[in-house]
Amino acid sequence: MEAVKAESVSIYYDSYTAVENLTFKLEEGETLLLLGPNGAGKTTLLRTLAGFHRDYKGKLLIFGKHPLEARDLISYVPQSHYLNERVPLTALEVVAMGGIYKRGFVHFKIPKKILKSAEEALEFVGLRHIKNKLFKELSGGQKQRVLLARALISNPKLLLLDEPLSVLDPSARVEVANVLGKIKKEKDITMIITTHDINPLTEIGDKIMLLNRQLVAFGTPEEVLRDEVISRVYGPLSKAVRIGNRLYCIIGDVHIHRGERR
Ligand SMILES: Nc1ncnc2c1ncn2[C@@H]1O[C@H](COP(=O)(O)OP(=O)(O)OP(=O)(O)O)[C@@H](O)[C@H]1O
Repeated sequence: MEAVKAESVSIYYDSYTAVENLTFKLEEGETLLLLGPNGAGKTTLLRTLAGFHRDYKGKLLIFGKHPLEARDLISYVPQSHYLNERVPLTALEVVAMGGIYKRGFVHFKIPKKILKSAEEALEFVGLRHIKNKLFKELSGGQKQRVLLARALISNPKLLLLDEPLSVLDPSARVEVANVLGKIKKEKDITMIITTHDINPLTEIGDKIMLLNRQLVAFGTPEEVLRDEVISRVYGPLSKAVRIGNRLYCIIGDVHIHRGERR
């Protein structure tokens, strides 16, 4: 079954067109890596799929349903999680919140059943041992894994992840990428992951979309990670490199401005 179907979708902020005339399909169980420069419309697309942003034209279906009707099937992990870290929640409570809010009401006492599911979700991301630690005291990689556990507790069919690797150091990136790989392998979840750094994730990407307000390329890593495709967005210094049986992307978007000559 098609998990996501977009036909001629344009997304707006008032008169500004953030994404223009986008058409693509994603099959159930596939993982899509969504790549594009700053302002390309990645977050906008994710929020529209999640049903949070509604100003769009065209046809958008999530498992055959309008995004608003599909909300129970979707978990969305925003880029900067909007968790108020001044509230002293433990890792377990943060994960449990994912089970509570989905049901549309807030408990003061978390039901035992939800706490048990939260523990299982923490176990899945390898963090059961820190369940009673305060969320704000965790490392960046641990926080991101807790947020993944929170997104998993409601058993979504579509997981939308906005920059899950950003602001992490290289070892934490690998840590989080490994958990994403485990989700891909062990759970039947369709995923869309936006990222600036595609390299830790190329192994789990079935499809890659290169977006720059319009669709630049969509296909398998073999089809998209080619010099002539990525250089359309990232310039002539961009390269696709194969190491072993994996493709990596070197993005040549670093410009060193030398001082003017006198
Ligand atoms: N709430 C908003 N109101 C008006 N314009 C917006 C709003 N949010 C985003 N935009 C604009 O829409 C365009 C796409 O933004 P978006 O955040 O989707 O890009 P992105 O690819 O996720 O960028 P980044 O990689 O920097 O996160 C940008 O030009 C941005 O300024």
